[in-house]
Formats: sequence, C-alpha cells, structure tokens
Amino acid sequence: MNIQDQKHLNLQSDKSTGSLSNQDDDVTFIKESSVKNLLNWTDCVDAMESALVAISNTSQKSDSEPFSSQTPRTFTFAGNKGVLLTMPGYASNYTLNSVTGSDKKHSTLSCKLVTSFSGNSQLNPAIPGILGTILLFNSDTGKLKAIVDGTEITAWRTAAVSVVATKYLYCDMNLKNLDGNIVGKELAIVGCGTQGRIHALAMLNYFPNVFIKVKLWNRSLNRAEKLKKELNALFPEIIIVIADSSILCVAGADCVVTATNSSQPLFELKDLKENVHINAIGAGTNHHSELAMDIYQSSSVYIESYIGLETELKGIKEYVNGEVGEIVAGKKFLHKIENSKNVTVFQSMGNAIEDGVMANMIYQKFMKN
Ligand SMILES: NC(=O)C1=CN([C@@H]2O[C@H](COP(=O)(O)OP(=O)(O)OC[C@H]3O[C@@H](n4cnc5c(N)ncnc54)[C@H](O)[C@@H]3O)[C@@H](O)[C@H]2O)C=CC1
Ligand SMILES: O=C(O)C1=NCCCC1
Repeated sequence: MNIQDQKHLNLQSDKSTGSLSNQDDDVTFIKESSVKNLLNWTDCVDAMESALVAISNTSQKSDSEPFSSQTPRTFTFAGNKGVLLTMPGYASNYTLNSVTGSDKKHSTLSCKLVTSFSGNSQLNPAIPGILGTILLFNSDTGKLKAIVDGTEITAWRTAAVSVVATKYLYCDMNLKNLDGNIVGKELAIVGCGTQGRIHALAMLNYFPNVFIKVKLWNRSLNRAEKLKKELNALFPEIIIVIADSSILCVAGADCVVTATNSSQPLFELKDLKENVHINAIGAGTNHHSELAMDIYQSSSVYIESYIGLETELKGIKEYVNGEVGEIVAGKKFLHKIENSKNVTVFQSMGNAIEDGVMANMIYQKFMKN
C-alpha cells in the first residue's frame, strides 16, 4: 500500500520490537494534498490571531490565558546549497474559534523541520525552495501523534500572519468615505514566487472590495506574468499591472508585500507614500535586508516574537515597537511616530508557534472528516 494513501500510519505494531503498539498509538500522517483541501483563509487567519496572542505571552499566568514557550530555532547549513531549520514550540490554552468553537482550549507541542534551498526553482521540474514537515506530539505524554506536511502550511501561515498584521497595524484600513463608499486601495507585491503569490491571494480574499489595483514586480518577468494571469482569472474586477522596477511597484501603493531573497534594499522611505503598511517577508543575508534602513528608522515596526528579535533581527532591534500579538491582545496601543510618514512595518520571520497551531488546526479538521 502506498503510505501516502494511508490515513493512519501504524509505525510499528509488533510488541516484540518494543515500539508503538495499539490503536491509540497510531501516528496520523497528513499528506500535502489533504492539507491543501483543509485550508481556507478564515480558519488560517483566525488560528494565526490565536497563535500571535500565545506568542506574546511567554509564561502561564492563569489556567485560561493562552501562552507559549519556545527556544530560538536552529540553522544547520548544507554547505552553501541550503539550510535545515528546526522549530520547536509549545502553545497552550489557545482557541481555534472557527474550527472548534470558542470554548475548546488547545495545547500543542510541535516541531517543524524546514529546509530552504533557493536553487530548487532552477530544477527541471522546479520544486519549492522551502519544504517543511511538522511533528505534532501529545502534549500530556510527549508521544508523537501526527506528521503533517508543512510546505503548504508554511506558505499559508506566513500569509495569514501578514493578514493579521495588516488588520491590526494598517491604520488606514477603515476605508469608508464620508458618503459610506469604500476607497479603493493599491496593493504592491514585490517578488512573485511562492510567498508573493500566496500573499496576493490572502490579501485579496481576506479583504474583499478593499483593493482595486494590484501592482506586481519580480526580478524575472515570467513569474510576474504568471501571477498576473492567475489573478486576472480569479479577480476580474481588479486591475493587475506589472511594474518595471521594485521602486515603481511601491510608488503610490497603500499596502506592500516584499517576498524576495534580496540582500539589497528594494526601495527607500522616499519611494513610499504616507500611511503605507508593509509586510516584509523575505530574507537575504538577514531577515531585514529587503527594506532600506531609513524605513525602519522612521516607521512603527512590529514583529512576531521577541525571541526571534534577539537571534535573527539584531540589526533592527532598536526600531522594533512590539509584537503583533501584543496589539491583538490589547496589551499595547499602536505606536505613532511624530512628524513621520506614518508607515507601519510588519517584519515577518516565521515562528514555531504559528506552525504548531496551524498543524493542529489541520489535524482537528482531518480527524473530523
Ligand atoms: N517570514 C517567513 O515566515 C518566511 C519567509 N520566507 C522567505 O521569503 C522569501 C521568498 O520565499 P519563497 O517565495 O518561498 O521563494 P521563491 O523562490 O518562491 O520566490 C523568491 C522570489 O524572489 C525573487 N528573488 C530572488 N532573489 C532576488 C533578489 N536578489 N532580488 C530580487 N528578487 C529576488 C525571485 O525571482 C522569486 O520570484 C525567501 O527569502 C524566504 O526565505 C519564506 C517562508 C516563510
Ligand atoms: O519560518 C519559516 O518556516 C521559514 N522562515 C525563514 C525561511 C525558511 C522558512
């Protein structure tokens, strides 16, 4: 039997081996196509809102409040070809409102193993540069309970976290005119690979009727053209254009997503209009190389976790105003910088708690089916 087709993967049922033995010990394997079938933006954004709140609470203060614990992720380099990251985390007392209701509290112990090999896009056929697997453990016994494909989850959870950040950090998101009409906004997608594409889909699906125009830029034109075609088919009412440069892409935009491997800034503060919100996703030599330093210096900057800040975002540490989860939970108000262009930046990095919460959300839906 093809292992991919099994719902439950009995790792070993022979007692003589001393390994896993009965029904309760079955390890559930959730393959990529099953994960894809169970993903939707409402559930993902709802789950990521819970995850971000749990991230911002790092100790247990009561029996009911969400909290989490995690260590900095590790990086094992495979020469100069790529890297393997391990991302362990524990999240407790969080809810998955849209999936299991607001009364059910979840606890998740997990570890994502994820590789990043940027050369994968040059293979024939190409495969994703970021490939992940998430291990879910029983959080009472520590026993492995599920292996969930993490490639699609990584893409969706990153975009869903950006949606939450946009919802809470983009001050201009209440877009009604005095006459009650919505003011059409412009979205710029800088980098049209896996992350650029999924961010475009997330933003346009989650904020319907907000964006009337999307500008795309990619280093190689064919990727921008491919995304334009896909978006035209899905959102015929929205104007989709390809920009000639990253600077022209962000000019006049209200909301920007950067999702490249660029080690050099793709634009500066002067290239942006006022009140812009930026979701900076990609990583070059470090995680904040896509935006010029003057943007961080004069914007309200939010991240997922202070843990990542210490280890991976040292270069912008002094400009960070808080975690998105602190704003979501109402622990902090959005920081305003006087006499500035009122730009907000969500500096994304990826976080183990997001992966654990997403994998559990998928697991809950999978087991219901
Ligand atoms: N913040 C987070 O949680 C996550 C961040 N990432 C990061 O996001 C970035 C994009 O990832 P994917 O979309 O999966 O990769 P991808 O390979 O599918 O797309 C990358 C895009 O960036 C463009 N690009 C590459 N080098 C460039 C350069 N020097 N200048 C301008 N454009 C360049 C390519 O043309 C391509 O379209 C990567 O840096 C990755 O590490 C990925 C997953 C999660
Ligand atoms: O959080 C993740 O997953 C990743 N972040 C940075 C790039 C590799 C994947």
